[in-house]
Amino acid sequence: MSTAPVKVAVTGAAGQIGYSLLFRIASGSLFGPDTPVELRLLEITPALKALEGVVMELDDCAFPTLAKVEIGDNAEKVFDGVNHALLVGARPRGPGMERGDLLEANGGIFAPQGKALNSVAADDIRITVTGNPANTNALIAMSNAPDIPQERFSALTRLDHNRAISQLAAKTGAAVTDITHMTIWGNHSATQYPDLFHAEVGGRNAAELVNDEAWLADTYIPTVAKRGAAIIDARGASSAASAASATVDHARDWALGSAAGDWVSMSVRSDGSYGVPEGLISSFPVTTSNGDWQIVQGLEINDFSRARIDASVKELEEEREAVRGLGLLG
Ligand SMILES: NC(=O)C1=CN([C@@H]2O[C@H](COP(=O)(O)OP(=O)(O)OC[C@H]3O[C@@H](n4cnc5c(N)ncnc54)[C@H](O)[C@@H]3O)[C@@H](O)[C@H]2O)C=CC1
Ligand SMILES: O=C([O-])CC(=O)C(=O)O
Repeated sequence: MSTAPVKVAVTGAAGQIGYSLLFRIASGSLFGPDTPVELRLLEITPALKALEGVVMELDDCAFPTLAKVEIGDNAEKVFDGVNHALLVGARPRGPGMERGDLLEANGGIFAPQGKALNSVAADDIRITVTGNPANTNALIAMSNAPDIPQERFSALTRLDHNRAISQLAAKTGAAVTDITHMTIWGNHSATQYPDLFHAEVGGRNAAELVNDEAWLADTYIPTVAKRGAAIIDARGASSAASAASATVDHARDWALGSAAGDWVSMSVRSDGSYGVPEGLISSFPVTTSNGDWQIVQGLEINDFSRARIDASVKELEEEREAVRGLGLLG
């Protein structure tokens, strides 16, 4: 096995997502079977005992790729020298809530964590925010970390991307592996826009193949965008294993590169592409290689897509104003 372990911080490690995510990372799903990982797990003080139990279970798996585990409730200690930070720790929503309703409860977590990463993380740090509302929490962390390049911050829309692929596969009878060029635009919220005008099924344009704008507008988009709420309704708790799996997909593709000839959806800092105001953390089609991402350029945006992208971006602007009002932007 190669070299020094990659140091991966996970916050909210004793929570639901953590219980799935830690075992995926430790078993090599993130960096492969030849790269050892060191887990740095952050929790609030009352959850540390539960986290000790999770660490006992990690030990009991005897994972060959797990070099070391450290836990704690002090962000500056836990984040010291980390290469990747997966910021999961935040309150989940309950039935009848929108993710934006969590801004006040959760936004306050991400300013101090951004500051701590700014002080002690490794120079090559890459940050993924899963805790909701993920895009605006990433914006808060980024704005409190002035020494970390802004392109190192991201928020998770890969779960939405995977849901969009799965729903399209079900509609067309294709395998998920036949579906490429899927894009989620905008916010990880009910306004997100899964775009079939550039997606392909077995190399054919998905919107043309489906050829049913009413299904697209009234069934497909709401099913994908409201899938989180459907899971809360069915399970009594928000999605956890699928969120952990998407977090692994996102961080793995960022670190190791996205598949040749395809792209993935990631929420990253806008450079103004596709009319999304510069500085917002919004979901785009991106390709990744060597730990960098690039927004795919030159896609034609029709009127149907434009209206939906604009609505989701407007919500991101409103969230930015709300957290500015709460004094959370550095
Ligand atoms: N972006 C996405 O696609 C998804 C995001 N989520 C979000 O992920 C977050 C976590 O979800 P679950 O694991 O189900 O929740 P959970 O409630 O089971 O776990 C959250 C954990 O975070 C911890 N925590 C709270 N404040 C913390 C802090 N300041 N530092 C470190 N840890 C802290 C809590 O003690 C708890 O153990 C929620 O905000 C949820 O809405 C969930 C699914 C998908
Ligand atoms: O819906 C929620 O609150 C949890 C979440 O973000 C998702 O499942 O997409």
